Amino acid sequence: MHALLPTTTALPLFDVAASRRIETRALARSPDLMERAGLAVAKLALALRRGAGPVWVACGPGNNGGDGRVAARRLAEAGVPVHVGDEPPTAPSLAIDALLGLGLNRAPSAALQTTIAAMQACGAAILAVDLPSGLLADTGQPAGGLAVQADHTLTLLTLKPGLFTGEGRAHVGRLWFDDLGVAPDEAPTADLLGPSPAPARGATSHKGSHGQVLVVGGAAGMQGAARLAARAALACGAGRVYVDLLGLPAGEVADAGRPELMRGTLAELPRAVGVIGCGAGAAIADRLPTLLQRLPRLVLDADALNAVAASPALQDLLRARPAGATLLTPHPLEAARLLDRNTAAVQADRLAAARELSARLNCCVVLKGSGSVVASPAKRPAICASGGPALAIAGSGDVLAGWLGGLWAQQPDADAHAIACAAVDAHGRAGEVDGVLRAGDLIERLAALR
Ligand SMILES: NC(=O)C1=CN([C@@H]2O[C@H](COP(=O)(O)OP(=O)(O)OC[C@H]3O[C@@H](n4cnc5c(N)ncnc54)[C@H](OP(=O)(O)O)[C@@H]3O)[C@@H](O)[C@H]2O)[C@@H](O)CC1
Ligand SMILES: Nc1ncnc2c1ncn2[C@@H]1O[C@H](COP(=O)(O)OP(=O)(O)O)[C@@H](O)[C@H]1O
Repeated sequence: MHALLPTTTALPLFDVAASRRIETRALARSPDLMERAGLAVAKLALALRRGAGPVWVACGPGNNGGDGRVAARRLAEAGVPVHVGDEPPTAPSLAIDALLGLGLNRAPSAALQTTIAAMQACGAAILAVDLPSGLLADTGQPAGGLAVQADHTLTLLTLKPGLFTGEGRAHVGRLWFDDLGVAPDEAPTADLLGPSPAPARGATSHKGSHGQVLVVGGAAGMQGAARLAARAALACGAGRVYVDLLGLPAGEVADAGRPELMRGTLAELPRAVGVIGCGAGAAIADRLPTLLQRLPRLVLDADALNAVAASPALQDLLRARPAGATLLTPHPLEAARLLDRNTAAVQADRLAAARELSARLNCCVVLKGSGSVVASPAKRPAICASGGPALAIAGSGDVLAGWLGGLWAQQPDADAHAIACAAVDAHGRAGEVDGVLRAGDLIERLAALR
């Protein structure tokens, strides 16, 4: 058993169906899995309980409850006062939520809702067994809107996607993992992203070795977005970074605060990585056909995505591009426009939405938000475990778009999916601070962690 985040490597994720298959095969080999699960819960409970009061174990009707009952027995054997029941004891030293795990299949019943509310109000920290009760393991959504908000979650046997995306991170608290001694014996449903090494910079390399980025965006009044993207591409290590600012006469400087940045256009830079759409406004729609047909590698963000959503012709041009050559970075509302549905429908199953969009448009898709999802046609999707609310600020998406472009410029042989996985994880890690960041500071943190 160990604390899971931050991860030092990529890790496999398994949805409910895969977890059940792994569990069934493991049970045939070693029928004592529930004993191991309950023992792991008891050990963690011993470390987490505060004070001399009883440990409250709330057990549900299935095997999740079974894990809880084994844990209760083990704790009692260790001399700890234990209370098993639906109502709290006086002054509990810890509450163990063993109500519902993988078997959750509908909104928690009224009786379970009452127990969940009592747990939430009992004054002790909550340790959830496998999953916070009420949280759907595949999507990270509370079934029927209600799920335990745990302080700790000990997930068992497999890591599930819903612990990391959607509302998952708001419910799991600190995440612990025990594989119960079982090595997964099938391919994962998705990967949890780990850190990637920064692109190598050879001792004799020069700026021409590290590629070019062309940022197209920045309509009148929105130049900051394009400049943030350009600054991020520069900080990432791209050899040369140019901006085509739609709202600024050609003779004016690209960015008075960053003299390294240059003005440039598609005509002059046919091999650059395009970062298109940051602060671009509606005018980008007219530019997109040429950009989509000419630039070999493209990152589309913000207004470029809105233009694509509104135009079947642009969607056809996207589909016609080679596999691995285009990266889309929608937040949930932009994804909803591209999929012609509402944001809630996207958020209800983020993995499925990202996969569907990538398949429809033949692109790599980064569906942003807590637990960003990276999906590409014919590839296993990935979920980002890094990041947090300090990133919920204007401009952090522009920084991501620029970082993606900067990374891709330096790694011309990498496909969009590999670039997305590396950049999204780095962006999240740089955003892990208490309080809030400003987008400019985020760029500096990305550069420092590079
Ligand atoms: N087997 C082993 O050795 C191992 C097992 N492990 C553990 O088993 C857990 C999975 O156990 P599980 O399959 O029994 O499912 P579980 O989450 O207990 O729920 C099923 C029960 O809940 C009920 N129910 C569902 N939704 C409901 C709702 N909204 N409101 C009310 N009731 C609801 C459902 O009722 P039904 O739909 O049948 O009417 C059924 O009775 C897994 O998460 C892990 O903790 C691991 O430690 C590995 C070793
Ligand atoms: N609570 C959060 N947890 C993790 N990442 C977040 C959170 N809020 C925002 N982010 C990240 O911050 C970025 C915001 O992007 P976006 O919404 O496009 O902002 P903007 O358009 O202002 O630049 C995305 O990469 C998103 O994943």
